Amino acid sequence: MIGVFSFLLYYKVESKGKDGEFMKTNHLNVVIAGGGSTYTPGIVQAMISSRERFPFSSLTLYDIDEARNDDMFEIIRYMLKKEALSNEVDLYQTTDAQEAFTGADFIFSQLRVGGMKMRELDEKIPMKYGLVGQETCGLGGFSYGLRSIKGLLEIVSYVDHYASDAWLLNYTNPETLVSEAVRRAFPDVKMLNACDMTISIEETIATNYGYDRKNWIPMYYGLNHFGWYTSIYDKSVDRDVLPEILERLENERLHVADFNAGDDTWQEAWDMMRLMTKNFPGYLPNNYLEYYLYPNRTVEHTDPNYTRANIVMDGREKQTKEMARKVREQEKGEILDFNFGEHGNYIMDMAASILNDNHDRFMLIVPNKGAIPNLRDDAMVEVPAYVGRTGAEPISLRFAINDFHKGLMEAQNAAEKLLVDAYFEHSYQKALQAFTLNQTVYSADPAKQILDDFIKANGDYWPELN
Ligand SMILES: NC(=O)c1ccc[n+]([C@@H]2O[C@H](COP(=O)([O-])OP(=O)(O)OC[C@H]3O[C@@H](n4cnc5c(N)ncnc54)[C@H](O)[C@@H]3O)[C@@H](O)[C@H]2O)c1
Ligand SMILES: O=P(O)(O)OC[C@H]1O[C@H](O[C@H]2[C@H](O)[C@@H](O)[C@@H](O)O[C@@H]2CO)[C@H](O)[C@@H](O)[C@@H]1O
Ligand SMILES: [Mn+2]
Repeated sequence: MIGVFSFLLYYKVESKGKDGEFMKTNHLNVVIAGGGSTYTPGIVQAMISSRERFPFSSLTLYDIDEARNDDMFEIIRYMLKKEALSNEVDLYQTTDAQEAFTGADFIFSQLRVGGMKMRELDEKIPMKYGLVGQETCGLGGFSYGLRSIKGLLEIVSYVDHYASDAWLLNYTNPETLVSEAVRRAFPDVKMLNACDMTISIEETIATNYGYDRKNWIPMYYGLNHFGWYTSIYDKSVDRDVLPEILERLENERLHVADFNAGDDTWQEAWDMMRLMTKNFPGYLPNNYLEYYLYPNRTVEHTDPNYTRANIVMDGREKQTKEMARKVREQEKGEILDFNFGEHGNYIMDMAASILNDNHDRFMLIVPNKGAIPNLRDDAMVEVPAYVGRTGAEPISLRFAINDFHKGLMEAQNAAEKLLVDAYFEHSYQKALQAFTLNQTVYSADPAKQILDDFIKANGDYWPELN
């Protein structure tokens, strides 16, 4: 009887998808690309809590690093068992793309091409020349970008080949660069590019100042990790609360929310955000703008021998390995040790919004196409978008952005476009132009030295540049 019931349920809930095929809305097959990522447990936790609105019955971890994937497989198997879901969810791990992607309905993508060891070089090489060294911003972000484009395009080609009706939710960084490359190479792929930073900013502000961000309708524009809030309409009081938030930021320190508790890097980021709102009032900036507006301060405050990559390797990465060890050795007591705040929920909210055609609102990275009226149409911008069965419906701002923001964005966007050109055209000259134009760089001299160092450091991770 139960078998017949689930058979009926399975067929009843289908509805038409992209190519006239029926989109499955039950018994979903989910693949996590970059399965060995430290973010996987947080995402699976959110998936488990979302089973009613996102009924998945298989989960495949796909990674090129078998050992990392196997550690994560053990952790996730333990989590499913703890939640009494071992019989409800089939868990797989594989390094074989065909095996992973065939039959997939949703793919969550979180690669870090080159791993933390390469991130460390992204951060340390620019620092040698007195420039910002950061994961996604500045020249470190460009170095990561050229590695990441290659890795992500590979994933998109697998999806295109083995699961062309599946939805790909990507948060592999650096988001603007990888989404620009995908826009060029696979314009029709069913993909959302999203970053959790705006959610984290909102959550941090809301918990500090006593709001519930679920009541908020934020207005925001920019490039990824490079944007500004212009208003935050709060439905519970029916007004824009951004002016009062900005006033509070002037006088009150913003403390890290519990999901970043004890993380001094994030405390410094919030302090820098307050400096930006003081010097450039009227807008709430994305914290990442500190690297472009105050590169000198970043360099002064960063230990060139112990950067964020070292903090993450000694923290989150060790913690994950420790979890895997404890599971394998069947230790008793509390084994799971992670807290990524809204990260996993954000992804699940998006997936559920597609599946159930909710038209919930998210900040997404999309081709501009008039969303920001006075910016080039083919820029990849981050703006609010409604998400449903047919994907993202970005809003149009219906106002022109100011010259300060526009100037910053245009220069950064041109630099990013040039870097993606360099990737596809194998052009050293375009890469050098991109590096020189990057908003954290004051001279073509260090741009060239750093580019040359990065070519050596990245080896085959990068395309050949001639
Ligand atoms: N957009 C956002 O808001 C957001 C938030 C958090 C993390 N991220 C991004 O998520 C990614 C993962 O971060 P992390 O700190 O967990 O990194 P991580 O190094 O812990 O995990 C990444 C995994 O990707 C795997 N991988 C690398 N290249 C691959 C390839 N070509 N194919 C398949 N797997 C591959 C690695 O083996 C590793 O297991 C990064 O790109 C990070 O920047 C984005
Ligand atoms: O330096 P890392 O690897 O710890 O973080 C870099 C990422 O930072 C942002 O993500 C935050 C996220 O916003 C917050 O909710 C919480 O989960 O911490 C994350 C960092 O650990 C950013 O949006 C990502 O793009 C960065 O990769
Ligand atoms: Mn991000």
